[in-house]
Amino acid sequence: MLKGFFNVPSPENEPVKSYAPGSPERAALKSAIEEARSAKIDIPMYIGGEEITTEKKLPLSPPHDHQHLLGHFNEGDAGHVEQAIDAALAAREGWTKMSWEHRASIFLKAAELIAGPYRCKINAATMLGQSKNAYQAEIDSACELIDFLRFNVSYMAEIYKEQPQSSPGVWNRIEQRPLEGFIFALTPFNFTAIAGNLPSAPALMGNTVVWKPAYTQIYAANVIMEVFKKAGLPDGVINLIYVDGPVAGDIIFEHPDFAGLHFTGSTQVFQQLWKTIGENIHKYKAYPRIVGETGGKDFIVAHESAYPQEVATAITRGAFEYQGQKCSAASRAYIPSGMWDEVKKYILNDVKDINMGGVEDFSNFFNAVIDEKSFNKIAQYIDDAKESDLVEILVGGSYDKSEGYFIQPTILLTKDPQYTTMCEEIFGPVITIYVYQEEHFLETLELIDQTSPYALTGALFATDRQVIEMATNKLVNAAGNFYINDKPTGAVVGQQPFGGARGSGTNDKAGSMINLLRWVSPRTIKETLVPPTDFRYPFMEEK
Ligand SMILES: NC(=O)c1ccc[n+]([C@@H]2O[C@H](COP(=O)([O-])OP(=O)(O)OC[C@H]3O[C@@H](n4cnc5c(N)ncnc54)[C@H](O)[C@@H]3O)[C@@H](O)[C@H]2O)c1
Ligand SMILES: N[C@@H](CCC=O)C(=O)O
Repeated sequence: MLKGFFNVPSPENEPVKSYAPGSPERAALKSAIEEARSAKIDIPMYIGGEEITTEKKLPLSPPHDHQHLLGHFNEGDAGHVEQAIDAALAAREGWTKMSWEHRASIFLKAAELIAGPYRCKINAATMLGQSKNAYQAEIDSACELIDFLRFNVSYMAEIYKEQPQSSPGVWNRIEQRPLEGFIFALTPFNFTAIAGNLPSAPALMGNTVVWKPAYTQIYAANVIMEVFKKAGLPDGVINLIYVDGPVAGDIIFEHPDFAGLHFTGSTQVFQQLWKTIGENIHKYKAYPRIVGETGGKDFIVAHESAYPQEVATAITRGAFEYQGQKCSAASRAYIPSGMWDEVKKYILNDVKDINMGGVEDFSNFFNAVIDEKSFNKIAQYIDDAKESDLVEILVGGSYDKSEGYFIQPTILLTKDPQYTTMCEEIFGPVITIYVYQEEHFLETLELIDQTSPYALTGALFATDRQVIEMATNKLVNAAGNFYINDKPTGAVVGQQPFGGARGSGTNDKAGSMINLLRWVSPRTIKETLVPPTDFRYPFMEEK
């Protein structure tokens, strides 16, 4: 039991290591990659205290080298979903009773383990399993995950500190209860940090969790679980299962103790899940919390007062880092006619210097897309563009899946601002550019606002302050994360709380107090110190 008002360590963003030639971290990472490539691991599910293996062993391979076997994971079935729910419910009582500082300590320790002894292992797993280069893995699986863990502990303490006023003779208190039931964390392939945050944020607030990652992220998810266990997370608090999404959903969304969904993934899947939850609403003990961060059609708009080279660099980085597979990736750009020739010169120059290949070769900026399904979908958008009179392929446009799922960084130029690739999320290295007449800047802002159902990220490039003010106001609902003279990707925990609105999600800002508040149900306690003993009001006269 708590015997003091404890202050938690003040969080700071984890410094990004450079992995520059000759650095010790580069040598350590290279040897972790080598070790992981040859280990051939057999990855179990984790339910309660058990490591579960099954007859169904599915292969894991690097997307950039799909013939190489990293190992297998053990796929589960409906029975494992039931077991994971039972384990989460069984662990609930012990976990909710544990004092918050001990919960905090476990996740602070997890952060330290990732910052130190597990850094290379989790980065190597992310690089190989999700085809991220060393820098992209470092900012994700090391730094962002560490930041989520440390900052969330500090936000939790702030939430607990927030207490109501008390009038004389009364003591009012607010107690932040975990939700009554279990949480379902459903995580995407593209960020190891998100995979770690979605189960750990509700767990930190005292909940127990069933966690199902994307199959294409299991290789690094296994390292996250290893870290949580090593940090002392009690059995059953987070249960990690590898089950087909709909199989898990069919059981979880029917369960009376289902208390919340923490989802990141595509808009289409989220809407389907919300609908199912809505249809089952009468079956639950309480209204489940639904938190979902989903797709984007993120924009860059340049005003004629912007610097062309800054715009070009934002396009190259924003569209092509991690092969455009960030929900925040720039995938449509609006460039004023007077600036286009110069911007074009710079981006063509940039793209020709982008090396593509495996993550093991540190000269590659660009690696493979996640899997064959994604490869085929992106290739189809490119093929359609090749057939269309409305689009010109400015650069890229070729692809090859013989060794890995490689798609060249591709820039499309369209004369139709409503062309498909200006509106739909592609989730790959394809950006479409529309050149507008520079006197039509205002109309272009309206176009940007109305072109897609999403509102995740967007970037404005301008130097004219009045224009910056006007455009920031005009685009108020077009993006949950709005950047001025910066690319629309790379939000940092504690600095740019992340999430979008409209079709892009519930905007509960991952890695913020707003998000953590969704995983508690406050109870107000009023204690009267000396209760009244007479029901009559003081103004009443005796009869
Ligand atoms: N807004 C954000 O913060 C953010 C961050 C990262 C990714 N994303 C989005 O995620 C998407 C890419 O990730 P993805 O391809 O892994 O997403 P996805 O929607 O295909 O999958 C997300 C998770 O849902 C599961 N799933 C899929 N169908 C399901 C079903 N019918 N029932 C239950 N579970 C199901 C998947 O197995 C996975 O674990 C993109 O749309 C991207 O924009 C958004
Ligand atoms: N938070 C990340 C995006 C996460 C989605 O994929 C960024 O800001 O680039």
